[in-house]
Amino acid sequence: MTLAIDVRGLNKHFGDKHVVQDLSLQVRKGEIFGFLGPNGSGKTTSIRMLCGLLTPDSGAGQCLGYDVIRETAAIKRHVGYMTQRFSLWEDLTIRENLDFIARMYGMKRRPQAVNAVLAKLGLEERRNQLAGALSGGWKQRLALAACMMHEPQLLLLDEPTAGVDPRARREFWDEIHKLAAEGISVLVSTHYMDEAERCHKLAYIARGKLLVTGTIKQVIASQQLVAWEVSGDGGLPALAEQLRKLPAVEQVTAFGSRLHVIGAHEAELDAALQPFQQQNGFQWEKIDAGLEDVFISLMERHIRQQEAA
Ligand SMILES: Nc1ncnc2c1ncn2[C@@H]1O[C@H](COP(=O)(O)OP(=O)(O)OP(=O)(O)O)[C@@H](O)[C@H]1O
Repeated sequence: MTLAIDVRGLNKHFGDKHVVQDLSLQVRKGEIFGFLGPNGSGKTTSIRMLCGLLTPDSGAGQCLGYDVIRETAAIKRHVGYMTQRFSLWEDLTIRENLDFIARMYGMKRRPQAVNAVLAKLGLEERRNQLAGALSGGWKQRLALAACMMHEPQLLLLDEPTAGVDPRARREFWDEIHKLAAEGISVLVSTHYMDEAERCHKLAYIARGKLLVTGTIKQVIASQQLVAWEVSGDGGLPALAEQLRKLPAVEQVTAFGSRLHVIGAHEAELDAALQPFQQQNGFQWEKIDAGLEDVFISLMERHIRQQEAA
């Protein structure tokens, strides 16, 4: 089995709302697969269908070789799911939290399982600290430990680092990479671009529709965006306002004393920008479009297409 997740045409409605539309997704064993998209685009719903907590209205496929419709109990036994708003018992220590979870799941050889996961996630030294007294990063690590006690081969992590500081997020991701190197597959949703860049592959979903999948290079190349960077000491806000009015310009974003100007068609964009490039006081440089530019462009194009339909 080389695919940890292999689903095709999954659909889910809530009432008359088509929340996930024809989702097809393949995640290889040992791969870290990033799942991105705006709020409410259907990421959590997709994850819940993959781990057997929600039944798709239609579609088929397998998770760890088990059928996503008929073998949900087996999927739950082999998948670790970290929910967006995980809960810990704040007045229990790290070790007590893990032991409590092991009891809830009726695990055999509980002390061994708790000790193993404490060691695996570097929590041994802190095992007697109260969960409520931990920083956001350590709480996140404890939540990861909790969903790994039954030694899952696939982790489904729903925004595991939301609200955690950059250093703790980086350490959390070091941990994810270690697990992937051991053969554990990871599907992780995130809104952070630095995290997206740490994935082997990405998928971007908007309004329930998967718009692109692939490696970062493939995703960026797929949109063929053209990007210019403008820098200058003054006048950038006024320039940005003028540039936004140009039909050839899709996005204008300020980064300190620089603007990124993005378009879809190189010749059109270059021609439209030429008069502005004659003005004094600004330096223009062609740059590569980034992942965030691509995602924003994908989402805006999708919304325009839907509104035109
Ligand atoms: N149980 C439910 N009943 C009705 N509507 C729901 C239910 N769960 C989710 N939805 C709706 O489905 C849509 C997709 O929600 P979902 O939580 O899957 O998105 P998401 O991409 O995970 O968002 P976020 O990034 O904010 O977590 C939203 O419009 C949400 O309000």
